[in-house]
Amino acid sequence: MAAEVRPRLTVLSGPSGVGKSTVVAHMRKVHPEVWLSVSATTRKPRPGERHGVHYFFVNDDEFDKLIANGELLEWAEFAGNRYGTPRGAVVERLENGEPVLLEIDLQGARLVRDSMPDAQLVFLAPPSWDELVRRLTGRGTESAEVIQRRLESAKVELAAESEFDTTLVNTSVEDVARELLALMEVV
Ligand SMILES: Nc1ncnc2c1ncn2[C@@H]1O[C@H](COP(=O)(O)OP(=O)(O)OP(=O)(O)O)[C@@H](O)[C@H]1O
Ligand SMILES: Nc1nc2c(ncn2[C@@H]2O[C@H](COP(=O)(O)O)[C@@H](O)[C@H]2O)c(=O)[nH]1
Repeated sequence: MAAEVRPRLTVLSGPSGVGKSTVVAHMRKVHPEVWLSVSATTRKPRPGERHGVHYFFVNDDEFDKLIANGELLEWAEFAGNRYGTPRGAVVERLENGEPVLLEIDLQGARLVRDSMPDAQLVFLAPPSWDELVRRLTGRGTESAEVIQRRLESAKVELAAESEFDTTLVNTSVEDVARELLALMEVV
C-alpha cells in the first residue's frame, strides 16, 4: 500500500530584514496557490500594509482575547510588539491537504517545532552581517531605536541557525524562492 502523502507545514524564519517577506512575495507571484498564514499583530501598519492581507492588526485587548480563547497556534513578543499565528486557518488548510507556510520569528518556530514535530523549519540567512544591517536600514520602515532592537534580536536568531532543518542564504530572491518551493514540494 502506498504511504499517505501529507503536505507539510513549513516555517520560514530568519532575522528581521533578511528578506523573508520579499522571498515569499516573489514565490507567490510565481505560484499564487501557495498559502501563507496571515498573522495577528499588535504592531501598527506600515504604509501600504492592509488589514487581513499583510496582518490582522489588533490592539492589546484583542490580542489578549485571541490568546485566552486558544485561537493562536503560537505567539511571541518581538521588538516590543506581539505576533501570533491564527490556528483555525492553518489546521483547515492542512486537513484539506494543502501545503502551509508560516513566516514567523525564532521563538514561534521553536513553539511550532514542539507542538507539530512534522513541520519543516527553514532558516533564511543573510549573505553577511553588514548586508543584513544594510537591508534593514535601507527598508526605511523603522526608527533607529527599533532597528537597534531588531539587530539585537538578529544576533540571537543567527546563533540559533543550527536548530533549523535547512538554511537558505538570501543572496538572490529568485534562487531562494525556487529552493523554498522545492522544499515545500510545490514544484
Ligand atoms: N536578495 C536580496 N538582495 C537585496 N535586497 C534584498 C534581498 N531580499 C530582500 N531585500 C531587501 O531587504 C529589505 C528587507 O526585506 P524584507 O522586508 O522582505 O525582510 P523580512 O525578513 O521580511 O523583515 P522583517 O522580519 O522585519 O519583516 C527590503 O528592502 C528588501 O527589498
Ligand atoms: N512568532 C511569530 N512571529 C511572527 C508572526 N508574524 C510575523 N512574525 C515575525 O515577527 C518579526 C517582525 O515582523 P515585522 O512584520 O514587524 O517586520 C519577523 O521576524 C516576522 O517573521 C507570528 O505570527 N508569530
